[in-house]
Amino acid sequence: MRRAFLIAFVVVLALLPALPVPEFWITQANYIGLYTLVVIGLVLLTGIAGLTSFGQAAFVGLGAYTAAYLALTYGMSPWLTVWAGLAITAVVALVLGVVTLRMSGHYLPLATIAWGLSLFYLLGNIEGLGKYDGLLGVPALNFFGIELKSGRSFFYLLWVIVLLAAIAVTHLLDSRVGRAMRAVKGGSTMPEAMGVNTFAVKVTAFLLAALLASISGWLFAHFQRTVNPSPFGLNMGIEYLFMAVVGGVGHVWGALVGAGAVQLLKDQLQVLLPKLLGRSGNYEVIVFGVLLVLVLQYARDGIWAFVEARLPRLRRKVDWQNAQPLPERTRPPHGEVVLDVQAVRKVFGGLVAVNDVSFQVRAGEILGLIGPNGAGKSTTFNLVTGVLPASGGEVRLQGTRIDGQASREIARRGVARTFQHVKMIPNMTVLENVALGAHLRGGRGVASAMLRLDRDEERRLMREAERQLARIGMAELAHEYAGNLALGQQRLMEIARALCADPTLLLLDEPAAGLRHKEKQGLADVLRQLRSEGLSILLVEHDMDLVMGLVDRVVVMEFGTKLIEGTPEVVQASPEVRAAYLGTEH
Ligand SMILES: Nc1ncnc2c1ncn2[C@@H]1O[C@H](COP(=O)(O)OP(=O)(O)OP(=O)(O)O)[C@@H](O)[C@H]1O
Repeated sequence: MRRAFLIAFVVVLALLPALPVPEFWITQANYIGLYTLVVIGLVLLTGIAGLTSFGQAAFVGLGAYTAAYLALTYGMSPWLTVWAGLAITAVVALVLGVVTLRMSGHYLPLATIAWGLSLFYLLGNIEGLGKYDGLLGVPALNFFGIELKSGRSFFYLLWVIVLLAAIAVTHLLDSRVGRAMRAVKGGSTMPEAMGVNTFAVKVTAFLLAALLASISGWLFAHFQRTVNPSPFGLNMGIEYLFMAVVGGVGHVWGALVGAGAVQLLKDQLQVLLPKLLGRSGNYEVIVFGVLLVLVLQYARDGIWAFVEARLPRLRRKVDWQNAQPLPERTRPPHGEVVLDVQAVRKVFGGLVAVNDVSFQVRAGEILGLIGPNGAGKSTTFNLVTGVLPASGGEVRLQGTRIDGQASREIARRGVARTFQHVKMIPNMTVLENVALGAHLRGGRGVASAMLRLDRDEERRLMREAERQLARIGMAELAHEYAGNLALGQQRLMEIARALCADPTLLLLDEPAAGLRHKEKQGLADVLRQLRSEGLSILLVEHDMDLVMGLVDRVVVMEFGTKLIEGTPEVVQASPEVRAAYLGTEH
């Protein structure tokens, strides 16, 4: 049905200029195409990677002005100026991205407004670019001898580019890099723990969005045959974002719907409102403002989400049964020290959350880390995994110091983890969430994903994800959306995701919380099995029955310090532990 929709849409598009449709509608369709290209970039940037930009119009301007200036001044062919525009946009986007993408919260959108405005005024004040009058007389595109002078002839080139961009971005989203991009939206801790360089992923999304805008600008210059700063100002930047939100900022096809809906509405309002109000002016902007608030309040996922909910669900085709298994790490010999934590310390202001704690985890061993709430267990976890920098002490993994290293570097060395509060991508399937864990076991990038040259590797990643899901007894939930799972199942999914990294050391933060009795038993069996395969596990858990029946040794923490370390029997018999921990818990 989805395919039928797409084919029908392409057929209608292909026939439109040949039909006796008035020129006005062809022009409208062309504007919709030009806007869609920019909004597809915004879907990637804002909907997928969670980075809001009001400044996309500036990149359209860069593409348009480069094309116009080079054609008018040097008589350069448009087929060369498009590359020049892309190169200039790439340099500007990289500089802006590196400077602004480290900002979080509201600072990033504010920064995009700032450079959106700056570029607008810059374009409007450069003598050589015709100041606010712009550049006139841009030549029409010439495609293998055919002059694309009319709206109808321009239409085909434009829409082929739009469809190719939509397909390429759809492919990208269904890939290793695409999953990393989706993961970045929920904060950097989880993707970094999977080995994702979140900053590089954000810069990539930013760059791709800017390049799409630049192509739109190049087309725009040759369509309008004139450029001036006004279509590239902040107003238009906001309008692009509005189109993305109305269409459905998380969906590639939402870009098309949003651009179409807003352009058609704008056109109607521009006729209707001056008639109603009896005076001329850009009143549609006010209506857009009100609509934006309403959409954000009542239909945050936009029109496409509404359509999507009524379409049959797209189920991933299982094509990986015969894929080659991924290579595995060589495991350290049984009993070798894998993790060596020496006098590690963490101070938050005046609070010593972890006070010179030392312990070791050996290959093929499960070490339990227990203690009352606030004892410092999660902080210790975050020190080992590089989420927090230690205030003192040393952490070594197989002899190499890892304290002070980035989380993803520690992940690369073979440390995988789960989180006390589940961190996942709710609108992605369980299988795809789990495959994110194998990020470092693949290497295909943006270009191969867009061109679908990554399918071999993708099948191997999916096969591994399915294998790890089966291992924890969740194979039948592979195609369910992760957000639909019960909390206990989400925790198990996190374990499968961590296992997908083929770790040497697995850190589990309260994996049994929210699990039913039978699920806990299943979990214990899986952990025993992993131990027998030579994996080392550090387990923070409040369920004493589970801990005592499973682990080889226990470290008990209280008020940030290590109270005692020993076998479950020794720990259970300790009066100190009873007083400090078990006494308060039971
Ligand atoms: N980012 C932070 N800033 C300030 N204080 C913090 C921070 N993170 C943890 N703490 C404090 O450090 C202490 C240890 O917290 P931690 O979360 O490590 O304990 P825990 O043993 O994991 O507890 P729980 O079992 O409740 O998860 C607590 O007093 C907590 O309030």
